Amino acid sequence: MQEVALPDVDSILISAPGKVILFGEHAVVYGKSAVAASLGLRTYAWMRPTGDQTVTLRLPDICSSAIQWDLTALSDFVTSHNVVSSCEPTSLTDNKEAAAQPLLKSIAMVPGARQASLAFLHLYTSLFKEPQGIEVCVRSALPVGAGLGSSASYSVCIAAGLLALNGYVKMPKMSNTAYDATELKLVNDWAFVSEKVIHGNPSGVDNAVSTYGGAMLYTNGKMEPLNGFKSIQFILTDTCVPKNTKAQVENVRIRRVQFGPILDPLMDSMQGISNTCKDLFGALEQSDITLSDVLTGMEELVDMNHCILAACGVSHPSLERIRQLTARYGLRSKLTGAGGGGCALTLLRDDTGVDLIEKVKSELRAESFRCFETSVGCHGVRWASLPLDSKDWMDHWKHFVENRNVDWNILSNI
Ligand SMILES: Nc1ncnc2c1ncn2[C@@H]1O[C@H](COP(=O)(O)OP(=O)(O)O)[C@@H](O)[C@H]1O
Ligand SMILES: C[C@@](O)(CCOP(=O)(O)O)CC(=O)O
Ligand SMILES: [Mg+2]
Repeated sequence: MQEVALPDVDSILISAPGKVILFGEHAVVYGKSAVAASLGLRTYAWMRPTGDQTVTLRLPDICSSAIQWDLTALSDFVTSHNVVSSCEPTSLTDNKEAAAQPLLKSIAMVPGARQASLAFLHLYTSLFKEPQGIEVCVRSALPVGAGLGSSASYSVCIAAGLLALNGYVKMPKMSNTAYDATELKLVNDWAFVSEKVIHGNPSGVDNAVSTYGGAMLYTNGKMEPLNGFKSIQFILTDTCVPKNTKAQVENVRIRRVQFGPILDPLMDSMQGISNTCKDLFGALEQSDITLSDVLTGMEELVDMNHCILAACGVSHPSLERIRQLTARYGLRSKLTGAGGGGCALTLLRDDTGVDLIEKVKSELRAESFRCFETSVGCHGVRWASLPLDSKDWMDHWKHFVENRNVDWNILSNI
């Protein structure tokens, strides 16, 4: 096999944020607008060329043993499927997916691992000119499959790392994290390709937020910054009921086929909600209204958006329970992300006291829900090569992989 030199790097660390959708999930799949922002909770990936004959993928969040392929099997796969390596984003075809089945046998029974490794394999075989031995480990501070965009942040991490390993995007050192617009677009486009493998028919909002960070109104690939978002505070609560975005998106598709004249106006209504939200933020920026006015408007939008999503068939008794429980304290909640389980967001008012917030959270926890403390509007994807003498970094990384929620300042810089 012809040897192709990889960039002279020891290893690369990549990170990408999760997201919260305030309004417009599912409708955004049909070209309507969604209001979304990045979260302080991130996914991290570490990659290194090994020079040996194996590709090793470690996904400790979802799979306890490492997934491994030898280069001969990967070369046969690449050759038999005429895969031409290029940085031009290309979707996984049905033929290539079928041909990949033997490579996925060992993890077929692990929920989520099949899609995650298929997405990785597709990007790896598309971007590497010749299969090369590499080792990859992905670990997330986000709950996986809970509506906070873990699949998008996973996709952004593997896209950025594999592009960087192949020299398609520059590899900054830790201290310099400036990426140009072309590089970010390439990462976002490949992350979308990966999201398609995981979700089937994603809108692109999650990978866009994870790539670019901040808060935005997202419509069919168009991103408009929404500065007002950062002044909104909420509680994020995981019902801990597992959900699968692909299945929820498919359920809405089927319902839309069955009840088009009913579902289409619901999608239009969600567009109206996102438009109204944008107008409220706009008026706030012009100082035409106060934050309190914005929140009064938002409370109604949260309620209406949730009920429309419920009519689309993507609520769950546990999400309704969170709405009920928080309503007792005058707070409004809605599902966020794909629904059917996963997370709810509860809007807080500017005058909601700390004591009340703590009381609500402790009631939620008493019902075995999990509440997250995090910030919104954080930076998007970052990648950088680690110093060659990276023993310290490796120690930190291993610690993070083992302890997941460890508060590690060095990691938070990337
Ligand atoms: N940290 C991770 N490691 C491996 N795979 C991941 C990770 N995070 C997400 N995924 C992939 O994404 C899937 C969850 O995606 P999805 O159903 O869209 O939920 P979410 O709301 O978290 O994006 C997982 O089953 C897995 O295939
Ligand atoms: C339901 C949807 O609007 C968001 C899904 O987000 P998540 O995978 O549940 O985090 C789908 C999409 O926009 O691709
Ligand atoms: Mg997802």
